Amino acid sequence: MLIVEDEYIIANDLELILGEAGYPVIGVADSVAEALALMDQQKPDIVMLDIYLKGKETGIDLAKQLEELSIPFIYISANDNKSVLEAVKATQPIGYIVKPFRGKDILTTLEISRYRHAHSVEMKLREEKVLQIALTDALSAPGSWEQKLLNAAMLLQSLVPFDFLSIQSQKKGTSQLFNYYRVGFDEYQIINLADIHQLTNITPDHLLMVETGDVLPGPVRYSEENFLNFCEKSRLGQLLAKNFRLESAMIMPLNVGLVDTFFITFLSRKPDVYLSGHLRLLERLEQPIVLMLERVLAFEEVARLSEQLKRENNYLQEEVKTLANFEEIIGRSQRLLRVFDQVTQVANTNTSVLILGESGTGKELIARALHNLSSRKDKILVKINCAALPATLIESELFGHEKGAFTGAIEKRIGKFELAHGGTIFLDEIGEMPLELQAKLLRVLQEKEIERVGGKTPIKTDVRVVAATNRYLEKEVAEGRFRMDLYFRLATFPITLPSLRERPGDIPLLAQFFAQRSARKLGKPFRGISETVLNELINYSWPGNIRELENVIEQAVIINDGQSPLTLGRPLINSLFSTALSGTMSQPDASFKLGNSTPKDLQDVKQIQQETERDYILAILKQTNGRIRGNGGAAELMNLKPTTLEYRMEKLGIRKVLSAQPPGSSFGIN
Ligand SMILES: Nc1ncnc2c1ncn2[C@@H]1O[C@H](COP(=O)(O)OP(=O)(O)OP(=O)(O)O)[C@@H](O)[C@H]1O
Repeated sequence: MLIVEDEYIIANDLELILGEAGYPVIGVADSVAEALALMDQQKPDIVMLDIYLKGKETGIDLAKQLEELSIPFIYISANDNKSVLEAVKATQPIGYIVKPFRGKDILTTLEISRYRHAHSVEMKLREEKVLQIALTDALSAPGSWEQKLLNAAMLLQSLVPFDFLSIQSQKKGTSQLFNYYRVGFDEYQIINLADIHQLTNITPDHLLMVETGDVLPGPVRYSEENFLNFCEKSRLGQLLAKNFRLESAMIMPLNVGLVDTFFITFLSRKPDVYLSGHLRLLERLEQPIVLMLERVLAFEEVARLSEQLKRENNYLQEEVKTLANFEEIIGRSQRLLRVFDQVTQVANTNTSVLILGESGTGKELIARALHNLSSRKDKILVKINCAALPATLIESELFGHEKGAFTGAIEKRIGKFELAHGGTIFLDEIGEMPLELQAKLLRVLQEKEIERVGGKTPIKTDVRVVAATNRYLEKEVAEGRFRMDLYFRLATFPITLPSLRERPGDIPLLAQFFAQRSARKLGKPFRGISETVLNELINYSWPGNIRELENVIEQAVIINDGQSPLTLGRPLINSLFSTALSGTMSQPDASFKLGNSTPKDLQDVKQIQQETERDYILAILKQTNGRIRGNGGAAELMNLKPTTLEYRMEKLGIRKVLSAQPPGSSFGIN
């Protein structure tokens, strides 16, 4: 026992009473300084102390230090002033004896206080165990981190009081901040970072409680001058202190695994509320909380990865991944070899690439080759066709959306950019992208982060962009339909694919390749392609480029009997298939019917379509000698049901003209 009492007689009495009852007394001090000096020599189990002592410092000052050292103490005092008693209570003594006392009073109080103290330590340990279990349940429950952390904070409130709680999570340089303001006994208001940003104009990066990269050795508390220093360092601390009248803080750092750090900052309106007992409690809770967070984060990571795998798998099922290395890109023309050189040159960089070329020239194939030759080849290549989606959906398709971002957004959905993280995104038909979205895409390319529709925090992405178009983008820019800044950003490295008519030398190779592939697929023998057919293929102008050649050959293989060389299913008539859309790259000599004039409106386009279709059907009918049905009939050659063909003929005014001369019949137009 240590006695701290400045009245000699009382101190002496106490020493006698305690000594006789078998409590060894290590010393008697009449001031705080002397008590500290005695404690330096030997640590007492219990201190009995008076409030007013010799010197300036009081028993209450000493009590604070005893609390730090975890030494229990009992006051002996005659003081009954209300404010002094309040201050005494706040120091959490294990007992209080009123002067004058009898020997019996001392011994009974001592006995009961010691028993209750020992018991309360045990209780506390039990309480902490229960708290740990409750925290595990709260953190591993399903739901958002915002809610989970709030539930955990509510559990801590009874042991570590706070008026404001700020939790900052850091992972590889990115930070997230959750703020909770206590507004009622069990009621908290979530203070959104975006709201603070809007009110104060301070960017979220500057609104962190603890600077990124700061290392704290363990729980730290700040009060008085210390708190002011802390606020000076932390913009958010300063802001909260001022607006919520906060006066003290305690931060608990948690290093979870190798990459995650959490800083839990408790803030209170009372100046001296955080005691060393709180620090010790947080120290004891640190390990169990870290272990449990590790587990929760690991589960989340597994769930995230399996979700990613599921998404990739779905995607791959839609998009059967071709290997598309150069071996599969057929052609030996100089123009194509130049493209290969460009692809090899740029593949292993992160430069955006713009692939230009008419429809069907193999732009997608080149995009895949680019991806497969880059260091991103083990990650996913995500394709998005900007022309195939309604303008309203492209943004959500590209960047994803948060739940409730718009009508119909029942669930959170990640976009193609997030899906492609680490890989490549192929934006096909980029020329069709709405202007408003072009601005957003440009920002993504510059900032390398995306924002989900309805989302508040940007998400870092590492995606290489390859875009393609069959439009003259320069013309689109000149006419204000495509942003010039985006054009320059995308066109850092343009690759222009030659049209098939610009490399006729490749036609026999391609035809051979497609024919063999189709025959293999259909299980038919392939007897080659005759010279005449090859010449016909070479002389055709291929407005649909390789895709058209692929289709023509596939059709030829279907109708081939497997015994003789390939013949074409339909005659190749130049000029009938010219592209009727302006602004796209197409045959320079594209001539339209309609008196060779350019179509002016949709009506003209329709007319050209009808004339083209009519010519085509008539040509096939001529070839089949007017036969529509059965083997080798026009319907079979055109891969149509005979009734459909008859219906079309009727619509186009093609009717049978009976001829006097057999065989067969000829056709005329109504
Ligand atoms: N050099 C080539 N060798 C073999 N097949 C090719 C070659 N180029 C294109 N193809 C095939 O031609 C078809 C059309 O190619 P692709 O879809 O890549 O063209 P595109 O230019 O992207 O067309 P669009 O502009 O209409 O989207 C595909 O089936 C592709 O496999």
